[in-house]
Amino acid sequence: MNPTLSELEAEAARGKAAFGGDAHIVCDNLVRIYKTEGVEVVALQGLDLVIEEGELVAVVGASGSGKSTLLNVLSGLDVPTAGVARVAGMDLLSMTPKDRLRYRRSVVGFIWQQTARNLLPYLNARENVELPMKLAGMPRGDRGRAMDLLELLGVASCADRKIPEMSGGEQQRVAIAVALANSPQLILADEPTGELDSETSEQVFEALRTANRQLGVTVVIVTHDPLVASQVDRTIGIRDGRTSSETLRREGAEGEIVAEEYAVLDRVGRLQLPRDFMNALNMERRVRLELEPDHIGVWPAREEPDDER
Ligand SMILES: Nc1ncnc2c1ncn2[C@@H]1O[C@H](COP(=O)(O)OP(=O)(O)OP(=O)(O)O)[C@@H](O)[C@H]1O
Repeated sequence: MNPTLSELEAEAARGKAAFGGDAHIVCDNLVRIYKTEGVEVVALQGLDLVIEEGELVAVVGASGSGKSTLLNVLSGLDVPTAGVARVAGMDLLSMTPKDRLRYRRSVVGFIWQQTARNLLPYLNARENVELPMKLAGMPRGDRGRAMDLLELLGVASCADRKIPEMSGGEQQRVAIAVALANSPQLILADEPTGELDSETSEQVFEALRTANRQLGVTVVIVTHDPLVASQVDRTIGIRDGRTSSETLRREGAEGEIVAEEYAVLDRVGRLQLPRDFMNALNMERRVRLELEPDHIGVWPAREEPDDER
């Protein structure tokens, strides 16, 4: 017997509730359309993403693929056009302005690429870290955490220095301490090492790893930096506003690091073939699929000259 409409609706609702479950970050069919002067740009086109609590994840992708848009949504700065975006059980689409403010002050911490955007130059490092605590109404006596954080991240010696008196790498590590000030559950970093040389980048990245390991905070880093991408457990590739690939790293039997790249399969069975694979075999518009016992074969379509006429 065919299912009734209400049975189909109930089934669809069950499927929706199941996606991502109670993961720390869940994006389900996320869409963000920008409208400027009558022109629409679809920056996120049905992006699915699940990140568990305590993960350290890198997000990579070509310029314009939607990485910053995703980070802006997750930080509560921007509201998506449609879909689901949930962090720590909070719904980022339906939040009230008051909840959004609370979310931005105490659930999520943000680190920008431009060091100047993260810190106030006329305050010293300790005062910079204390500022978000003050804004959140924390009593002065409880602000000792500022020094603890600077110590944890290896920049205690900068505590009394004003921002221009520090190196770029030190500034970014202080910025991580500022982002951690109110004990957020999630840290988002947009190209945090974009302006730094590789040695300094390594120190900043190590500081993010320390925050992740010692404080258990979930960390999402948007980056072009291959150094960062090679040191996290999971790298998520974004293409044309969708998650397209994932690289998982694990330790092999001999202690070596094994990286395996996967294409992301969405719930309706769509996946994005890597562009270079498609180019290598001249694949466009359609491909032929064949189901084998343990894999699916993908072939370029046969030449059918009459077909296009
Ligand atoms: N405020 C905006 N108004 C209009 N279009 C925008 C806006 N912000 C982003 N876009 C467009 O959305 C798309 C995704 O941009 P986004 O900045 O998220 O990409 P990205 O992957 O972070 O790129 P990059 O690595 O260069 O920072 C681009 O086509 C961009 O031009």
